[in-house]
Amino acid sequence: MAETREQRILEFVLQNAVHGNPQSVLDHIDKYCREKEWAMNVGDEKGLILDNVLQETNPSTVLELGTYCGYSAIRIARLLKPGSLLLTIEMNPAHADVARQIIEFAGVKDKVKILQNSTEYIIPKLKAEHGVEHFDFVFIDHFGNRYLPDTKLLEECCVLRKGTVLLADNVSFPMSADFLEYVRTSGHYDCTNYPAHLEYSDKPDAMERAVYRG
Ligand SMILES: O=C(CSCCNC(=O)c1cc(-c2ccc(F)cc2)cc(O)c1O)c1ccc(O)c(O)c1
Ligand SMILES: [Mg+2]
Repeated sequence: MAETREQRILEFVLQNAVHGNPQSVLDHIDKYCREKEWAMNVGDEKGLILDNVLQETNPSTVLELGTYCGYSAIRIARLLKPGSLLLTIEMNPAHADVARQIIEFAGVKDKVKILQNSTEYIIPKLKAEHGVEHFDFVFIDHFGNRYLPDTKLLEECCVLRKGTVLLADNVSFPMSADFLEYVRTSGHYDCTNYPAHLEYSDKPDAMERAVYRG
């Protein structure tokens, strides 16, 4: 039996999902995490909210904060038009390694670049070292206490433009309360809340869309 939960998810995908089929990979991760071991993927219910907000935005450049096993990276990449790019930041090297393998198995690795370090280290380097001008879409799904400082860092590093869509997971948790307060009251964002449930459970959760006004 593989040592970590993330390695067991990878093993289940490699042994059961259809190679090169992103939806099959997503379905098998959801099946494993619903039936065998819970894990902090955005999941199928909130994943549909992510799909809808992403398709309304139709982005070419996407940033994700918090890769974990690559579930939302695959969810995003499968909907991106040709020539688009998703940069996803993951602090945990073991998670990044599992994500790299699952993303490759799903057949979307050409649209995804995993940056393995902390967000506070990478965000200031996005323009100079990763050729970023601006992001059209940012999916925020890392530690809740980093949501607000990293949103302000994205503003300070000028990688947001008028109309950039931020979508944050898990905004029902107290850890992201300062982020919600800021995007809803600073005057720099137009916000929409999407009530949902914590992945693979009936506990309440929510996502927040915050469109940058510049
Ligand atoms: O990737 C990370 C951190 S790991 C993923 C964070 N996500 C969570 O913690 C998370 C947690 C839960 C959850 C856990 C236990 C419960 F009882 C209930 C809920 C649910 C979620 O949907 C989550 O997304 C990262 C990357 C770069 C950085 O710079 C950095 O600071 C961090
Ligand atoms: Mg989450």
